Amino acid sequence: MQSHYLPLVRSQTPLVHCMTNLVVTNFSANGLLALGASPFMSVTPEEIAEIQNFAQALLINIGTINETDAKAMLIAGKAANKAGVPVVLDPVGVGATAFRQKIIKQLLAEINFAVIRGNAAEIAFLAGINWQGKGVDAVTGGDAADLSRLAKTVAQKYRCITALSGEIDFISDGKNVRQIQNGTQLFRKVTGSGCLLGAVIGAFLGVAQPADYFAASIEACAVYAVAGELAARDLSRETGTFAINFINRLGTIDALQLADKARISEI
Ligand SMILES: Nc1ncnc2c1ncn2[C@@H]1O[C@H](COP(=O)(O)OP(=O)(O)OP(=O)(O)O)[C@@H](O)[C@H]1O
Ligand SMILES: Cc1ncsc1CCO
Ligand SMILES: [Mg+2]
Repeated sequence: MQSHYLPLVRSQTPLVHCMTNLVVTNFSANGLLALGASPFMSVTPEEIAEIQNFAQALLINIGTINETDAKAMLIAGKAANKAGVPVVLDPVGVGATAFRQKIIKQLLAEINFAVIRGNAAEIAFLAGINWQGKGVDAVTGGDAADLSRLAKTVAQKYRCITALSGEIDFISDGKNVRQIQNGTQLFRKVTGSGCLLGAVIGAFLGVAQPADYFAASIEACAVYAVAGELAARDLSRETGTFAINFINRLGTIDALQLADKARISEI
């Protein structure tokens, strides 16, 4: 594929305001910095509305959610909508507990999300389908047609782009679906692989026009999965090395590598 948004991320350094979970905050900030974006990690109620005046994107991730953070996320999301800042939702483990379900329902009712990114279990839950999920990790299963339909259903239901990640990523705008057949199994052994992807999608939206959010999301997922594939070369079970290699690859991946490696098709 052609890189269109990756060079813009590197030249414009979009500020991505991440309201994310305690597990992945540092990894996400380092991943954004490596890519060329600018992270701002804050859940502080006193400042989260103000940040929308200068942020290029907002990420809302419910991985370690509590009542206080949920209130702050509602305020930030509404302020972002008002300011025209694109908002990405990562509904981490939404099917796992009643509390998460309550929070997600409120967030989806009061905020317009540009992109919802989740694994198959999370997107299936939002589609209203009972899928195998356990805690915050997806359990694999389902054929490509099923997963593609899930992504499309959620995109239609919430009038947004959906990015369903896994062995194959499915990105939908509610009409079209693209599948990306890149990545590595090692991603599953690094916590926050999905969470950082949500932040990276935010960086790509931050340099795109709203009409191009589908294209920007596809490129974000492709850059991410190809960087992972390159990072995994010559590794089998060295998951710590992979995490470091991956951060390095986010910084060095270029247009040629993307054109050479990305396997993107319509489904
Ligand atoms: N089996 C696999 N083979 C290739 N790539 C994979 C595989 N599983 C996940 N990925 C890639 O890993 C990245 C993260 O997606 P994943 O679905 O693992 O997120 P997640 O389950 O939300 O992770 P987390 O909750 O730990 O942050 C995506 O780029 C995806 O393409
Ligand atoms: C492991 C874990 N637990 C809550 S959030 C999180 C990070 C991956 O989503
Ligand atoms: Mg996740």
